Amino acid sequence: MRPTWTRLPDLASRAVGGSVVWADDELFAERENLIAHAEPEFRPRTFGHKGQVYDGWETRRRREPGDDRAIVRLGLPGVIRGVVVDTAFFKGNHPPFATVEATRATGYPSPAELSGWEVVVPRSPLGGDRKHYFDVSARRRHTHVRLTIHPDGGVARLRVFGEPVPDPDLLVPGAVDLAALENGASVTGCSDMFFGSPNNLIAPGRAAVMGDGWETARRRDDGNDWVEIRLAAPGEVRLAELDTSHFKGNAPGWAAVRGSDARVDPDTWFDVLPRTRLQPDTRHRFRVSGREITHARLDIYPDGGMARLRLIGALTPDGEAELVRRHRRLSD
Ligand SMILES: NC(=O)NC(NC(N)=O)C(=O)[O-]
Repeated sequence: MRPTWTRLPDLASRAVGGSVVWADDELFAERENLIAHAEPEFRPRTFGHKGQVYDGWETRRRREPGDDRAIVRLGLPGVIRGVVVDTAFFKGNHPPFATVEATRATGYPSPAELSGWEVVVPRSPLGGDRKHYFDVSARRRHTHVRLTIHPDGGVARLRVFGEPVPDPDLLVPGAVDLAALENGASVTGCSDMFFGSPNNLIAPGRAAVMGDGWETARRRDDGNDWVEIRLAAPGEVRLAELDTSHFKGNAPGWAAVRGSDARVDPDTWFDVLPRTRLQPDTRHRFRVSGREITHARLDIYPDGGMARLRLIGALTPDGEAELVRRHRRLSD
């Protein structure tokens, strides 16, 4: 019988925005497979450059003491109720033991900056080619989990079931995305669109792959890339979302958002979000307290790609009236 907590959402799944942000080794099979939504598959006698292809995370055979580790940032931070370590198809190369730890971080730390790990599944024996169900009795919200395999081997999936606990600071009541294409915003200029159109930045929904985002060529000068957006209508931004999902080796190092009010002076730009460090493959959300703006400019430093930019806020009464007038004028 599967434990009842398997009916809860998988907080780690890629389907809800989880990311395997780090692993000490992934020679045989890529760490990203650990949180794939689909059940693992196997095709026998499929050999790539490094060996048999597995649908999981697989490290090389250790020739020195130590253990292998992977860190997952939960797509939905929350209270963990149970963990599944699935060694599907790993037989003869599964790890004999695993430990799972969890921690809670604020902001967007790099994997090396994470600390305060607590054991949620103590070192436990694993068998090959099977699902292992571990009850977890956590009493607080976690944002990251760390899987340690003792000493090495392959794990097909890590599923982290629990109850999501959102950060209320990131919930903006009654707000709209002032920068969304579907709300009438548009791109008015950009420095470069070599690999991907800036229209993608403000497209509906989440990006499914890297190609769904805006991406510039590698810069070989001292400048930086940027995009300018005319908002759907004048408004005050309360939350800026800068989503680098899928950009792992080519996310910008930093970004800034500036705003201008073309009704007053189109050439005066002020900070909405000052220059801020970014992480790869991360949906960053920052509370900002905005002035009224009609245009926004995203600067990325120095170059790279971004999946989405969302500028969530409130239309001004003027902004609302402008949208109504435009709709009427163009619907008659
Ligand atoms: N036949 C294997 O699976 N061998 C090795 N693994 C891969 N992926 O080839 C190994 O040593 O664990």
